[in-house]
Amino acid sequence: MRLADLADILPVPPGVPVEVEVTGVTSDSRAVRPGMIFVAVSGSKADGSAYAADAQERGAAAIVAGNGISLESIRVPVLAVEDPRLALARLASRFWPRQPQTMVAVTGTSGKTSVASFTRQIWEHAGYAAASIGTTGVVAPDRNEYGALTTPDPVALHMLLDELAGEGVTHASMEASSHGLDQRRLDSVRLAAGAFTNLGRDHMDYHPTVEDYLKAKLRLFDALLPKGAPAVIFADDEYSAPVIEAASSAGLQVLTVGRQGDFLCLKRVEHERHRQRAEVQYAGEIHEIDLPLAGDFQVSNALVAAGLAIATGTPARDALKALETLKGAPGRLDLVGTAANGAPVYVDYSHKPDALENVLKSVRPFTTGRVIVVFGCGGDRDRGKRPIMGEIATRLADVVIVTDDNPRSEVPAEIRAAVLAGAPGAIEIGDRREAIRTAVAMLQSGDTLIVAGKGHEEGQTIGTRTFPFSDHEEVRAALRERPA
Ligand SMILES: CC(=O)N[C@H]1[C@@H](OP(=O)(O)OP(=O)(O)OC[C@H]2O[C@@H](n3ccc(=O)[nH]c3=O)[C@H](O)[C@@H]2O)O[C@H](CO)[C@@H](O)[C@@H]1O[C@H](C)C(=O)N[C@@H](C)C(=O)N[C@H](CCC(=O)O)C(=O)O
Ligand SMILES: Nc1ncnc2c1ncn2[C@@H]1O[C@H](COP(=O)(O)OP(=O)(O)OP(=O)(O)O)[C@@H](O)[C@H]1O
Ligand SMILES: N[C@H](CCC[C@H](N)C(=O)O)C(=O)O
Ligand SMILES: [Mg+2]
Repeated sequence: MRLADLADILPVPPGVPVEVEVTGVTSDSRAVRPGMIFVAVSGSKADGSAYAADAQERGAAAIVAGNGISLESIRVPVLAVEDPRLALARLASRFWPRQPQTMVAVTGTSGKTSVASFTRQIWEHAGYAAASIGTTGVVAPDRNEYGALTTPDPVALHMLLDELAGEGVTHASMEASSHGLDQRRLDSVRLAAGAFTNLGRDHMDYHPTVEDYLKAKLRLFDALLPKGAPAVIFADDEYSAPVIEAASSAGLQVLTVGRQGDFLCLKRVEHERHRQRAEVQYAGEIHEIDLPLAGDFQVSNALVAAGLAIATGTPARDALKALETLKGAPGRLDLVGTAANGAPVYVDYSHKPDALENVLKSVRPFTTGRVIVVFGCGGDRDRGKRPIMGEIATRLADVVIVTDDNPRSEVPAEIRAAVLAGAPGAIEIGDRREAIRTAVAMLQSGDTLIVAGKGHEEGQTIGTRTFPFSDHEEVRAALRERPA
């Protein structure tokens, strides 16, 4: 590709040789290979323009930077753009141009991973070659891989989409995290539909206010989806109104789901411990659904996923039937085992207030004894949520064990102290393995144990090192060690 072929993205100033060959694009100077374009973005830790000289040294053919940034020592062409992150996304989609034909993105505070997984499963059930991309990685017919970010950065994302399309994947569901939306990671993805699950407190370390957080989420609807595209919105959430408003103003086709939904209306639901029986109305017809998942909130996620599949062409009957075969995403109210006295132990990924509240409330009706919860909060993340989660656990569980999550660079005891400030009666056991063993050992008949916060994760990050650690394995080991 020549620089001239990218003139619609990169305004080439007079004097710059437009015939120059370019071989790829990156925003990380350390990844520059000869002939690549380096895009200098301003990040949370550094300003990419500080690495322009490094990129040049490694053979960059051109540097893209924000308007007004002066790069005096640079000899290769410097191309100024208004929004370098947008340019990065657009360039990535040019170098890796193939994308599955039908792509959808789901945003919201909780339920994204579950909805992305369910949508893929519905498509698979209907016979499509489908993929899902998100917190638990990439799942596709030929792969099941771990990924570092929920919404990959544009270069990684477009490389992946190009490969998936090459592997014959026609349908892909993605999670749109607020970071991803804010950082333009999805701006060149050709989305056919979008969805919203709910909004609560999250990532307050990154977004200055809840309004900024909502604004980032709304970008999916007011900036990314093409006019006329379906927007599937969970209507029972208190924040659905601004999302519906943004979607309507952007000329999208608003499809609401839930008890207050018009597209898929939840008429009746009966919650059982390990399944949910629902009656859902679609186009005037009632469908009985036996959803084989624990957790009342999974009904909402299943409806959003079915809405996305139907809106993108899966026959409604097939989509709704497929709900009866769904498997939960790993680590989402995942039943790992049961003590000999019948007490169940779940691993769950609730690491934010609303999720913890939901999961504790959803097991209460099936618990004749005590609800026991083991959890902590991650370091280098929103500090404000710590006492809030402590308070929620104290209010909704009978036994609260506060332990470590991923302390990262913070002092673990200080994180626990912040959680304990909201949970004065809690037991403190820093070592997560020991906390899980203690909780499993206390299980009496009728109790339910939730090990919350790390879900599918397979490591624990302490300082800069990540040690192998799996809540699933620890629970299984603790159950084995329990005296019969
Ligand atoms: C806060 C945040 O979102 N950071 C992400 C972001 O980094 P950044 O733009 O802030 O980068 P920075 O470190 O300030 O550096 C600025 C620029 O200088 C460049 N640089 C830096 C050093 C160097 O030697 N050369 C060089 O060119 C960097 O590549 C970067 O382009 O872009 C990077 C590349 O895409 C990401 O790896 C990085 O994710 C960090 C590791 C991260 O932890 N992100 C989390 C918070 C995140 O994005 N989470 C969401 C939500 C999760 C969920 O709720 O499910 C997600 O989508 O995963
Ligand atoms: N619809 C929902 N409403 C409320 N809580 C939910 C909902 N769906 C899932 N949860 C809770 O949130 C946790 C994470 O679910 P999931 O991974 O599907 O969401 P997510 O939006 O992808 O979260 P993350 O941003 O952490 O990746 C679950 O383990 C459960 O505790
Ligand atoms: N994607 C989220 C996951 C948090 C999971 C929790 N276990 C923690 O480490 O805080 C983040 O990186 O903020
Ligand atoms: Mg997720």
